[in-house]
Amino acid sequence: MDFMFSADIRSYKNMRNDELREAFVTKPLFSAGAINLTYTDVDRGVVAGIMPTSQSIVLPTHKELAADYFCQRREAGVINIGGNGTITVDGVSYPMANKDSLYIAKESKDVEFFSADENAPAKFYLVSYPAHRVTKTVHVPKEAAQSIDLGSQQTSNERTIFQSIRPGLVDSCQLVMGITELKPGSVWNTKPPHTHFRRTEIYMYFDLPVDERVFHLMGEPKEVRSLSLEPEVAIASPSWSIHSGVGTTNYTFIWAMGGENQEFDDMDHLTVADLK
Ligand SMILES: O=C[C@H](O)[C@@H](O)CC(=O)C(=O)O
Ligand SMILES: [Zn+2]
Repeated sequence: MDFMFSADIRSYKNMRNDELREAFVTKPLFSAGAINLTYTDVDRGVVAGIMPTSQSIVLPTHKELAADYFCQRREAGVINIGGNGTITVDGVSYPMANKDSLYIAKESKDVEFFSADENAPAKFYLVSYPAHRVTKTVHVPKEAAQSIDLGSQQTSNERTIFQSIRPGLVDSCQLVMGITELKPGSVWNTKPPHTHFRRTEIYMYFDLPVDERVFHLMGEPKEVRSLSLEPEVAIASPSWSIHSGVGTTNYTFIWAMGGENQEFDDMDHLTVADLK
């Protein structure tokens, strides 16, 4: 497991891009046959890319968690961005098609990831936060997510948000998670931007060619910084930071939030004109 120590609201303003990346951006998440975990001190989130091929992959614990098993005091959300796969949780098997979600409840002991076809492997993206009560593990197929259409072609931000792990669909402790897909020709996410002091958030951009980029915007609205992100890395956003971006093509991303409330619409709204 990698450990990512974030920068604070004062320090980030004086940091170079490579230093900002070290504080907020993970290494590439997916490698064949492996699980790559990163722990961030931003709300104690853990993100992982899990890419089983011919062999399954078990979700391990880690000495820094001081837990008998990963979910002893944690919940996790998983979204598959690859080929068909399966996740088993304490002997129960959940089929995971592309863009299906699985919420894994606190105290789930044995979690194992499988690809249906090693030549078209599943790619499981996982985000976990500490959890304080035991709820139910729930599979949410992409079609069952609550979808919201936002933006327009004229303003290059036409996109659909799929909320799969959210109150009403899944009873989680902190985690709220889903997918945003941009329409061809649209390149702006989270436009207009916002902050939400009650929650932090993690973005992971994917479904864009390897030589295209998303210029992710972070920081206080009055001191915005940009980082050029390649597909399939995750970036943590502290509560004081905007999290928005513009791509050199359209793309898809997974967002996940942890914090002290789960109200998606509890945002401090900004306009593009507020950004400096
Ligand atoms: O707090 C909510 C999150 O930042 C995202 O869901 C926003 C988003 O996907 C978008 O507007 O494109
Ligand atoms: Zn947000």
